[in-house]
Amino acid sequence: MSDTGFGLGFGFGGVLQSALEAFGPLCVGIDPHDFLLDEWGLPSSAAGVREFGLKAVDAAAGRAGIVKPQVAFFERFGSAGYAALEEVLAAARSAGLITIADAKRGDIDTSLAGYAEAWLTPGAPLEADAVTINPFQGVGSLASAMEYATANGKGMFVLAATSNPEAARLQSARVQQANTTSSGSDQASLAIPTVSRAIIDDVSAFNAGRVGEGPVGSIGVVIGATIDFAALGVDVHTAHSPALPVLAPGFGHQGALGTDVRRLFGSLAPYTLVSESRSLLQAGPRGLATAIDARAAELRAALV
Ligand SMILES: O=c1ccn([C@@H]2O[C@H](COP(=O)(O)O)[C@@H](O)[C@H]2O)c(=O)[nH]1
Repeated sequence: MSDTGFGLGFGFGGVLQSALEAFGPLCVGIDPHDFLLDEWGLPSSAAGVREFGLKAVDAAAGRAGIVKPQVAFFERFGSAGYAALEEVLAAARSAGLITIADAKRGDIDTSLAGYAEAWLTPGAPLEADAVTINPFQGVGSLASAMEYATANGKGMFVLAATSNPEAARLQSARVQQANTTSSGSDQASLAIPTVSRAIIDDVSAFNAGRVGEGPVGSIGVVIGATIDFAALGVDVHTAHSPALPVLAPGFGHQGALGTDVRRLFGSLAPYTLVSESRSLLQAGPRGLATAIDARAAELRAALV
């Protein structure tokens, strides 16, 4: 179970709900790009990403509820980078922050189980509260990992409609099966969902099928704030039960405005995490806490 201090009821969904109530939707990305390490006066090395991550955690603690370390920037330094990431995750969790490891793992179910064990086992070296997951091998391949996550009070965010423009061609494609059945040969009444929509529906169905799930699901989706919602078939009018957590990158550096979160995400907005990395981190080690305070307040105001 999570030791974030946000309460243990209803697993990760419950923890997330408490954090959102306490701090609002800001999720502080910890992305030690080389240009940022340079601006922060740190070396491009495992020691540099470690110090960067720990300073980011210090700045976020008590100001935001959630941090999202980008695993790629630690992984490039091999085992020393992973050791740095372990320290950053542990420091964040001890500071009461919810940790989302942005690792984008995906594989056949038996191998994915290994990733779930690595990131979502209480007491594991890389323990996080949630991990990002790539469903390219089918949402069905995620079933055991989703069960593992929820059994451990953990969460997952499944890529559904990503913020990068190159993704739309694939993610707006239509899947073969219809979400609704037609009577007789009336093909026109078939509602063929997009890939994005099908992933969102499958994740939502998993949450709905879990006995004892609270008002907020423990498995969420990634929906970029920069996407064309209509082209990708992402419905922001219908509410999900339980509520569907959304991790939303694309704010800040990628162009979307946090103040637009309600307009963009509609019914999903109350459980949408506004993820920003570069736009906050460029404030530097001395300015980061102030930047987080300001953005967190701005987002809370936007959701009133
Ligand atoms: O669709 C996606 C999924 C993940 N990301 C990640 O979020 C951050 C965004 O960083 P910014 O500096 O705020 O642009 C980064 O770690 C990405 O890998 C995403 O951008 N889009």
